[in-house]
Amino acid sequence: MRPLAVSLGDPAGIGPEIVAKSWALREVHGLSPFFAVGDVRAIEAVWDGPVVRISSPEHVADIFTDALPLIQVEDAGAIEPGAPSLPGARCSLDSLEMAAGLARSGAAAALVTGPVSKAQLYAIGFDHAGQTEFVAERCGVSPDNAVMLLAGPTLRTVPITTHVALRDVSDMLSIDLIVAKARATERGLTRNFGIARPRLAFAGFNPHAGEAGALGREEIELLLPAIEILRAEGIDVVGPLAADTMFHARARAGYDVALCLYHDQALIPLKTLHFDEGVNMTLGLPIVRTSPDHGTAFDIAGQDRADPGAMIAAIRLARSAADWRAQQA
Ligand SMILES: NC(=O)C1=CN([C@@H]2O[C@H](COP(=O)(O)OP(=O)(O)OC[C@H]3O[C@@H](n4cnc5c(N)ncnc54)[C@H](O)[C@@H]3O)[C@@H](O)[C@H]2O)C=CC1
Ligand SMILES: NCC(=O)COP(=O)(O)O
Repeated sequence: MRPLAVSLGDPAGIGPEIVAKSWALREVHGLSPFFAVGDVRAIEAVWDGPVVRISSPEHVADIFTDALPLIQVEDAGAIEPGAPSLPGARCSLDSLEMAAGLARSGAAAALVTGPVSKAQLYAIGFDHAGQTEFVAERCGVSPDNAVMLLAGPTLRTVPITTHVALRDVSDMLSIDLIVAKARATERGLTRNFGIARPRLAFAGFNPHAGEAGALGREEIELLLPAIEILRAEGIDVVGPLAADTMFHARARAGYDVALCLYHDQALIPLKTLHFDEGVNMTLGLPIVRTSPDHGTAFDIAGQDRADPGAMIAAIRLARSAADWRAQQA
């Protein structure tokens, strides 16, 4: 079985700690073999368990039972948990690049990414909105066809726009973008979760889904035409639904994924319900990519307080998605 590649994320964040804790809990959670990609010193700063440096994913099988295998990425500079630095940001980007390359080449079965700091990455010239768009570009997929999916035990959501200022969202939305994201979402749920005919539900953009145009026209001018196109293709889609009443338990039972128009509309319900087990997955890629839903948590780094639940969920989902894909191949 090919192992999963797990980038450590920012060396000053909680990524190294939650990757190490995931390895320590590998038997409890039945985790299949994985290896870390990053600077070993970031793990040593927060954990005293066994780490073995490897030069290739081929060596993971021999080591995983007894130690956390790691491919070293040099030059994170001085590492102090909780104190991000520009060399650390470069190391997080190099780790992401290497882990993504190993997944793309097939040497790793999937890519799991540790949390990075967008502010730090932007400061070193990173010109993608986030890891989602970076990995999509490396895979030759346009950002419009790569979908950020947030997944928890009782809810999946998609933000159609991701890391953009709220005031720019309405101008960025178009029928083409909404249709492209919905198509990729539908295909992605089948390919990665084995859902034969996914049920999609669109959130409205405005209060009360626009109140028939009295409170905004995005529903009438963008969402309804997009829904018509999607239905004509045979996709099971409802909406636009009033966003304030579509996330309670009874409403959630009516769909497999909520398509939301902007970041917080999708991430607030997901993180409220499933912060410690939420996974961020990129749909529409030739490779499987997952990540914990949370960020670098610099405020608690190095204090042994980080909960590895979302990283464990990301590792488990990466494996199950890779398995679904293999079954469908
Ligand atoms: N997957 C990724 O790469 C993500 C990266 N980020 C980045 O993370 C940085 C910090 O973002 P914030 O908004 O502060 O969110 P955050 O998720 O890092 O932290 C929010 C709060 O939750 C706590 N927290 C987060 N994860 C935790 C865990 N596993 N166990 C216990 N407590 C935890 C933190 O201590 C903090 O109080 C930003 O630069 C952002 O770009 C944010 C989300 C996802
Ligand atoms: N809020 C989600 C997030 O920040 C993760 O984004 P990405 O870096 O995985 O694109």
